Amino acid sequence: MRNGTQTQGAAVNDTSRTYDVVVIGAGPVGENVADRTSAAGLSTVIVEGELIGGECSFWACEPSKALLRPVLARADARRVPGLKKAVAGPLDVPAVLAHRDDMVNHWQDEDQVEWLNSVSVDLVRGHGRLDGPRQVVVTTPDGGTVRLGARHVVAVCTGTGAALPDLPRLDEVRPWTSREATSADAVPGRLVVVGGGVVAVEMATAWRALGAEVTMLVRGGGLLSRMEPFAGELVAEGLREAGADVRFGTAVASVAREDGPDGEVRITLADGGQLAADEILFATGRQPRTGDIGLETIGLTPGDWLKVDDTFRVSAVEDGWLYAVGDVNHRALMTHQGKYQARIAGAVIGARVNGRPVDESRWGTHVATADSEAVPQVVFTDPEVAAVGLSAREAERSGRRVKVVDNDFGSVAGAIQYAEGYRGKARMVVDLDRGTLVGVTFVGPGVGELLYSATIAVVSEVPVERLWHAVPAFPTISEVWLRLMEAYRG
Ligand SMILES: Cc1cc2nc3c(=O)[nH]c(=O)nc-3n(C[C@H](O)[C@H](O)[C@H](O)COP(=O)(O)OP(=O)(O)OC[C@H]3O[C@@H](n4cnc5c(N)ncnc54)[C@H](O)[C@@H]3O)c2cc1C
Ligand SMILES: NC(=O)c1ccc[n+]([C@@H]2O[C@H](COP(=O)([O-])OP(=O)(O)OC[C@H]3O[C@@H](n4cnc5c(N)ncnc54)[C@H](O)[C@@H]3O)[C@@H](O)[C@H]2O)c1
Repeated sequence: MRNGTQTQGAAVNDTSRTYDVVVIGAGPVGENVADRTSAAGLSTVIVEGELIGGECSFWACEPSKALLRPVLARADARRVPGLKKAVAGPLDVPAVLAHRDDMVNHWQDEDQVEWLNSVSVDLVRGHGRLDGPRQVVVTTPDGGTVRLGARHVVAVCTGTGAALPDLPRLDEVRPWTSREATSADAVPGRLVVVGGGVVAVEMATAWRALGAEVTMLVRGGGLLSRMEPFAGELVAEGLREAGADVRFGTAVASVAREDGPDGEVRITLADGGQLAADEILFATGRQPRTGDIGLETIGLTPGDWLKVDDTFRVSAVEDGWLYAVGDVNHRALMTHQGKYQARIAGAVIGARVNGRPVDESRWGTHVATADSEAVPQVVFTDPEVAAVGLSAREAERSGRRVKVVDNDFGSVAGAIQYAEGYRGKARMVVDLDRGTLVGVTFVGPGVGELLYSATIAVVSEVPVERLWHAVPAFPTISEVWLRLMEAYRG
């Protein structure tokens, strides 16, 4: 796995300093909280133990999408008459990996350090820990200590790490987590992927297309279980067509590299079955990076997710000085949603400290209403999945009276133009009492770019009847909206 070289340039290493706001963790979320509090006129320092830009920039979103873009572009091109022959060959693996390396700036973060300087946020490199209320102690890379006092707020933005199952001697197998799956510099001959969530399906898609024999071991009965069932079904179909072996209802009982560290991985399944691989990726979810941040010094439990109110204050802490933003609060583990939270947290911290009114009304300036009503997500597989809001099951469970409208939109003119034999499925979930959309899902090639239209419809609570007047251009895939509306109106 690639590690980054840390830029030391802008680091401040005084032994003791006081700021209005101390942010722990400079992933996309911490960076944005710090930017906003600094813009609100509050002196702000950010603490980072690895690379400025966090998991997303170096071992998650950016490298994974850099690996997937050539895969999806080739898959699309193979469905376009006149192009098929030109793209029939294998991917240029060294070029794809080099592109990925460029996209993560070769695991260097000097650009982000420059940006922090440009927005007047100080940086302290090292591992930050709370040390009682409003106090953070940083252990710096040289073994020194920097004590940071917060006049007003400490914001914990420490994100998550991979959660591994409790299997005996797992570390001896050197399993891949999302970090290795996004930064590996060689294609394994045989890759076993454990899990059926977003990381599993995206990384299975990428490494299969790059040449690995991929076997997915999924303990449940389908993929992407939090989404509409047809999303996982179509993605499983796509993976199988690409040559992956997707197995459901399968649990791993043990793993070992019996022939030493460079030997193959032998995997024993709960039903006694065996298989061998060169690498095994555990894409089995995330855990909060709160195990070693001093939570015990303020009466909280290390290793817990940090529960917050809708303005990101940690509910269990008195006096409202502790905020938790991004993955670590477990509300919506996605970069765009974390950055939305950061914009809101920065604004509400600024308002509270500067004595300005706080707007906590639904969809108000200082409340992250979208976290519970309209989280958008694109899964970059072939086909893509794009979803926002509630699934039909979630909407029904919430007690709403809903109408579920489905459409197989492979026959809309834009889809036919986009790809020969286009397969796509869409669902919209309508709240019948309010006459508005509460959830939309599209599955099909290229649907990621449709998602913002659905997000606007859900967030704006546009009456569905008004959408009849929102005319999709001909011939685009957006005509799926017309089909959904026709089906809804009957
Ligand atoms: C493989 C993969 C692909 C993904 N793809 C997407 C995608 O396409 N789109 C999307 O929206 N989301 C995606 N995600 C999710 C996305 O990566 C996270 O939601 C996002 O990174 C969360 O940002 P964050 O700032 O909260 O945390 P992180 O990005 O995890 O950043 C936290 C930072 O805090 C630092 N830190 C932690 N503890 C300390 C400490 N004690 N002291 C100092 N520093 C500390 C860490 O070093 C890190 O830099 C993906 C995730 C994975 C695993
Ligand atoms: N494109 C994107 O937006 C994108 C891409 C990747 C990740 N992410 C985000 O990152 C987060 C983490 O993704 P993830 O895929 O790691 O987690 P996940 O929670 O989505 O999926 C975890 C999978 O592992 C399985 N699992 C858990 N424990 C297991 C065990 N012990 N044995 C076998 N299987 C087990 C679960 O059943 C599930 O299928 C998600 O919340 C996702 O939203 C987003």
